Amino acid sequence: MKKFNVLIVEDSKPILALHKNLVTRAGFNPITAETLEQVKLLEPRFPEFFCAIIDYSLPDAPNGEAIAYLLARNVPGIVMTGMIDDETRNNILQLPVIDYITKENKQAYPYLQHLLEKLRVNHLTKILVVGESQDTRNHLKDLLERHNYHVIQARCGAAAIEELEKHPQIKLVITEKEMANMDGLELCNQIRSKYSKDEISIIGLSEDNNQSLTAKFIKNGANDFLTTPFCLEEFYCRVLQNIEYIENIAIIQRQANTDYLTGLFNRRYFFEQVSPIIKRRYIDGINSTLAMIDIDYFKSVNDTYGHDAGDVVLKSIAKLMQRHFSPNYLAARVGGEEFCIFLDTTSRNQAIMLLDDFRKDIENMLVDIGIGSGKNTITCTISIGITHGCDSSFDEIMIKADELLYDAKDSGRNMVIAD
Ligand SMILES: Nc1nc2c(ncn2[C@@H]2O[C@H](COP(=O)(O)OP(=O)(O)OP(=O)(O)O)[C@@H](O)[C@H]2O)c(=O)[nH]1
Repeated sequence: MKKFNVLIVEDSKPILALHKNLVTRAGFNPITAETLEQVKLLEPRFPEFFCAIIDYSLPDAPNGEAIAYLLARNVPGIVMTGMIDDETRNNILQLPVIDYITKENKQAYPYLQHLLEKLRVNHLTKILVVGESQDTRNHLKDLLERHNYHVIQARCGAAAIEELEKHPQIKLVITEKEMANMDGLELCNQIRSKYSKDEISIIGLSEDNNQSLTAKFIKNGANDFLTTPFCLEEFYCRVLQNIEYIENIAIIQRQANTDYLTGLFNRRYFFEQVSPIIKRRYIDGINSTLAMIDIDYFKSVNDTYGHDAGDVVLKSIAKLMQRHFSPNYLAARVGGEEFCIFLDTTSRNQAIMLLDDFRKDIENMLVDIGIGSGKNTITCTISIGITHGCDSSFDEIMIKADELLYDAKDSGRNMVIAD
């Protein structure tokens, strides 16, 4: 991954060391300056900086002068301060800084690292901003773009629904309540008729500080609500929290669907996905193809080289399977040394060709099991049963493929047999 430079402006050596460490851990390359004078010498390199972490008070810039200097030259800044009074804090927040962090807070350094990690990937996160006022939308866009989010705008509810269809990666919708044809509450309802709270978060916005509005928004499907004008820090915290909720759900779902050892889809996911497709193919009379794969004499790999070596073989086969079949076909580990591939409407002959190529590649693959100084690599083979048709239920298809697989085993292994 490309590394970006982060400028650290800090006069305390221990804090500088700490920042360098966490900037590196967040995947950036740290460049340091201890005074405003040194910052000025770096000016020719400013376009290289992803952002700057700026100490509010420096020996030659005691009142935030370094912040203004860098922001004026388009270097986005995260401000680090000691304990500050409300007036200074508000002055900092008036500036277009990414964030400000008080150093005395124990959470400051984990927070800074998390912020940097997020800033690096936020461009992949799409946020939809909905409202009739172009100025308000632009203001929200500006705030969100300071954190590198990819912002999409819609001027009414209907346009918002269209944008959601166009951009399935939108994780958060921020909507004004007051809109003419479809207000924010109705938009929440419409979004929820298509997308669950685990897929898209919604934050409602309104100038109206009537307390019942929060409950109204939430009852209509929003996750959160903010009264405008809002406190900038609260805005960023809520945006982050709502996006992280969606991301965490996606991680949990991915883990629940994935085989821990090989990274392939697991049996449950394969059954959940394929079973309804087979049902549809049965109703529509369209043929589909499913292959069942089993490693030959796998027990002897475990017995001879150990269980860890067996695991390496499983992972190597899975890797090759992903390369051969993803993303067009659904490949899964459905048992200990058993795999399935659903090739849907692929023709029988095409499926036999694809699976036989795969079988040959496995036969020729040298698996490095990393044992001792002598023989490090071993080879293995697989047997495959393929069933093709449209007149069976999912369970019957699985049984058929299994029977064909065992025909391949009985006929000598390392072969493909189709019905
Ligand atoms: N290393 C490892 N072994 C596993 C795992 N899951 C199942 N196995 C092993 O897979 C082997 C399956 O053996 P058998 O069912 O006897 O089949 P086989 O030795 O492959 O023989 P054939 O299928 O008849 O060619 C057993 O030794 C299991 O312990 C796993 O996650 N890791």
